[in-house]
Amino acid sequence: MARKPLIAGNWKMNLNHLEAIALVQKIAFSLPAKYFEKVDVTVIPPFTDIRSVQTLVEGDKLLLTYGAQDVSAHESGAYTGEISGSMLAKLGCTFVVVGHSERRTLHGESDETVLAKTKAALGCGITPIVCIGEGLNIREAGEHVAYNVAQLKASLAGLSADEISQIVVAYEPVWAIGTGKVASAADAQEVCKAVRDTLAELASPEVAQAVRVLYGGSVNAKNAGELIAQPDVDGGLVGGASLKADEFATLSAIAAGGPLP
Ligand SMILES: O=C(CO)COP(=O)(O)O
Repeated sequence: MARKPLIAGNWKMNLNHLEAIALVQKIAFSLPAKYFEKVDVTVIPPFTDIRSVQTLVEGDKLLLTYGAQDVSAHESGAYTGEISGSMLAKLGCTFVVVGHSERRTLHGESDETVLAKTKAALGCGITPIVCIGEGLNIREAGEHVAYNVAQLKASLAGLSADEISQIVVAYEPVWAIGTGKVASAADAQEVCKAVRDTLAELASPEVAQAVRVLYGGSVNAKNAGELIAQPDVDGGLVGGASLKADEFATLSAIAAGGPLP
């Protein structure tokens, strides 16, 4: 089955809601409707921007989608500072990132937490983008494939094949995030293939063929073509380059197979 590429722009803690509107308008202006037949494009702004992005996307009938960077594992209640899946669903979020390495590292999120958040997203009809990735020490020890497979299995433990069919996986080697050190296309393919093989084991070969596996870590308009050309790399989770309208639009056009805007 041909998988439609997905380009997801993780803005991290950048841009207020006014800046968000300006950026989304510029991206949408650069990407006419024909591109969206061949690529799904989504922006993942901070929580405080999402309502403004929703109003713009719905009002102008834009074809790009949007999502959130995190979701609570809980449905509602005394969880100060947290945002629930149903709140995000009400805001029209298509995607939510779960288990980003910055949350795993800076907020101590375990695989169990990531699993609980993945379930919370699925329960609200939002597609979780489940992130995995190894640190430099594991890469240097040559244990990256086993490490990522174990992290993926623990982050999806107990999900049904149907649930697994509704997720996106993002492989983001920690040493490549924000460092300008992109994984080689062969490195990205090696782990993304191992992810797909693991999905086949956990769910079924059919589900594994349908689930999109993204690469993330210093993706830009120059390296995106080679990365996405890999058979098991179905798009990118883009950080820094997603904050520049021209570059993000170009990246999306590359994933759509061109022409460049
Ligand atoms: O963490 C990332 C996306 O989630 C990658 O960030 P950069 O593209 O800035 O390396």
